Amino acid sequence: MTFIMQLRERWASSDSMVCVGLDPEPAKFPPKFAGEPDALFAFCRDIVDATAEYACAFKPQIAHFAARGAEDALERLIAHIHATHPGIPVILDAKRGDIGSTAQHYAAEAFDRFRADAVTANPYLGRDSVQPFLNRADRGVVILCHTSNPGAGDFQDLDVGGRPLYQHVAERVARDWNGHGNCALVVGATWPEQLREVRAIVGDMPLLIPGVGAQGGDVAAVVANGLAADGAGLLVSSSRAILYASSGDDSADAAASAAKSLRDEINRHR
Ligand SMILES: O=c1ccn([C@@H]2O[C@H](COP(=O)(O)O)[C@@H](O)[C@H]2O)c(=O)[nH]1
Repeated sequence: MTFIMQLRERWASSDSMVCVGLDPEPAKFPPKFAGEPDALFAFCRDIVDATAEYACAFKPQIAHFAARGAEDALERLIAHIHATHPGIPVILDAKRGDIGSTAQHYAAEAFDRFRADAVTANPYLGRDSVQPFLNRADRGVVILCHTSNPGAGDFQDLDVGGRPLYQHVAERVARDWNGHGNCALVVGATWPEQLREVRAIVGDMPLLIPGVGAQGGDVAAVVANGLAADGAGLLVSSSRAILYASSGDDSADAAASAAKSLRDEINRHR
């Protein structure tokens, strides 16, 4: 089954468009993980198991593991998700982008080493830099379009031939790069107007929406501007607001409550 098919099934079976972000920061872990040598894996595993019911996808962010030399924990975490929660797709947030000969190794890293169902990619180097990911028809390629950060517009809003650059990205991905039907786009919740423009360009293409929760994006505006015509189409991603909903040893329960609240809030506006 392809990433997009898996995602569509999961949207329906979970009645959720919440993507649980996995950004482990040991300084924020609850006391019970102090001195635990495998804390990164154990913390994330507990969050995954507690929130799976409310998740349409999980999104581990690679830097949070790699910075600590914990790629093996990331590998085991993704294996745990596949084994324990089959049917929930894993999006590796790595924002890869390089010349083709290097990009093919990034594709192998994401899909063969880590066994992610999809990976985030940066379109700045052009199509050949993304091609090794696009070639994997069963896996998803989630391409940065309009990111959530305050400086997103520095380049992404630049006028290029009468339209902002991010709209060219949306158009190019939807019309030219999506031959295998395995593309999705990243649009920040913090930019609702741009989200509306992107949705109008790309039809029902899935959109990964970071920026609710800790970054302050408005859930109602996300749903109003980003929902696809089929009533789905969104992966509303939240990391810190779910992971660190409590700093105590009840953090997994608190994460489940936060994920459930986000799911319910999204669904209220659908
Ligand atoms: O435009 C983007 C693209 C990716 N991200 C990533 O999403 C999460 C957001 O974390 P929160 O704690 O929910 O703010 C993080 O992993 C980013 O690297 C993004 O924020 N914006």
